Amino acid sequence: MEMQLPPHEGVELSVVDMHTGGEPLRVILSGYPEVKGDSVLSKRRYVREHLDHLRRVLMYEPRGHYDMYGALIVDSELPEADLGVLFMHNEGYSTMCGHAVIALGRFAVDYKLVKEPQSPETQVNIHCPCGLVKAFVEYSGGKTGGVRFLSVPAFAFATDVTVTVEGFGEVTLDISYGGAFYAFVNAQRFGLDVTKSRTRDLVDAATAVTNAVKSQVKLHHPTSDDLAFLYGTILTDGKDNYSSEVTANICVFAEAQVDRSPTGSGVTARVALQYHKGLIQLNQSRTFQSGSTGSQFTGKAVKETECGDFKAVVVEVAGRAFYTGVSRFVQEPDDKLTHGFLLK
Ligand SMILES: O=C(O)[C@H]1NCC[C@@H]1O
Repeated sequence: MEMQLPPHEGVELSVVDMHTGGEPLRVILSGYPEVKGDSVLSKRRYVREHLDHLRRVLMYEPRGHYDMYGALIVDSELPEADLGVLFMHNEGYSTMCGHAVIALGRFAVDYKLVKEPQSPETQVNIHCPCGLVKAFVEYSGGKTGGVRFLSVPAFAFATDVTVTVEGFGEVTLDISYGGAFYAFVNAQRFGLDVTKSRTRDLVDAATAVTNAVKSQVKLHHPTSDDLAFLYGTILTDGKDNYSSEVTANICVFAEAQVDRSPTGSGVTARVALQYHKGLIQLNQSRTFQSGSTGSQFTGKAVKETECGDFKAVVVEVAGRAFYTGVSRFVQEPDDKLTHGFLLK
């Protein structure tokens, strides 16, 4: 039987669904009106102010779920960019997303957003709100595979910061930037284990930390105020000294949303932090494992650089994304739940 859309009014929103290490990525193919703005960052402001109802339609139930993640491809103002992208989640729009870059690298080659793919790797320049991220997509025999990307400059923002966390008292943590700011704490501080504890307990502890940092620490970013906010908290297994052993973490971001992947921007920020503390050297690759699914990315610092007054590093993160399907979404005018809802 031919796939036909049910009767509906208004626009159809079509998407390609992917996942990277278990973390969903809903890539929007069509249905969005023009996103206005003369830069990717101003387009991010525009969708937040004018098109947020579409984020809720695509991310929330009944079409999505609490932990859904999306990408809207937009034009970039940078001549070297192959595409610009806005990221969306359960609370709004992030500035960087590594798992999405890994998926979008494949998508860009498969959907011909770049001309003439090269073997063994095709470079795809993706302009994220945090800046230009260079992705390198394995390509052979007409098929795309794993993706590695080079981050925007990543830096340790503050180490050994003590905040008062509701329910836990004083907690000492680090804050690092990998295209987005994260607080890092060893899960042991809360009597938890990132791979074994109940997800709900990890989420509660991480969320309490996020709330504490947001209210007690002022962040700033050298290039834009739009980037100066805490995106989430990453609980780790504390294995930050270089070793060939796998190290696990779990990222709780946006509105208590749980990353199923090891978190590309989080790995970037964590590697920058480890480098800043002298725990790893350039080109020492480590394997980072998601506490939620066990999926893995590799990460290494490849070059020293600066970001304003911060000493920074360029970090390379690698992983693999997969397609899960395509959907065409519609809205019926008499459906009271059509605009989306979330269960907390
Ligand atoms: O991989 C990442 O960087 C993202 N995954 C969800 C939260 C982060 O944006």
